Amino acid sequence: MAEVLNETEVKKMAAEVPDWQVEGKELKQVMKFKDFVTAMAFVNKLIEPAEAAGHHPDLEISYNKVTISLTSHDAGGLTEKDFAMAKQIDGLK
Ligand SMILES: C[C@H](O)[C@H](O)[C@H]1CNC2=NC(N)=NC(=O)C2=N1
Repeated sequence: MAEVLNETEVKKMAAEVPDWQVEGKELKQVMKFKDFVTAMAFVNKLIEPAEAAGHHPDLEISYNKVTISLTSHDAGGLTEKDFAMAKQIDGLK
């Protein structure tokens, strides 16, 4: 299991993913799309990297708005896995 990062480590890693906000034990990004179909197409792109990493984002879909939350449930907080997944998700845009 990956280790939970301390506050200093979280700040340092968060600077590398400026589109994401640290909210408590989560890394969050709200993405807006043209419509529901485009939003869902993006959500579907998350399947492969999430399965490959064995690390899955929590998703909230509201029409054209997708809220992506990353946390390491098993570790109980943010780990390097969350930041790695955030970078991968940014690469899918
Ligand atoms: C066994 C399997 O690797 C675990 O249940 C994984 C699956 N995906 C996961 N995803 C996330 N975000 N956090 C986890 O702790 C987690 N655990």
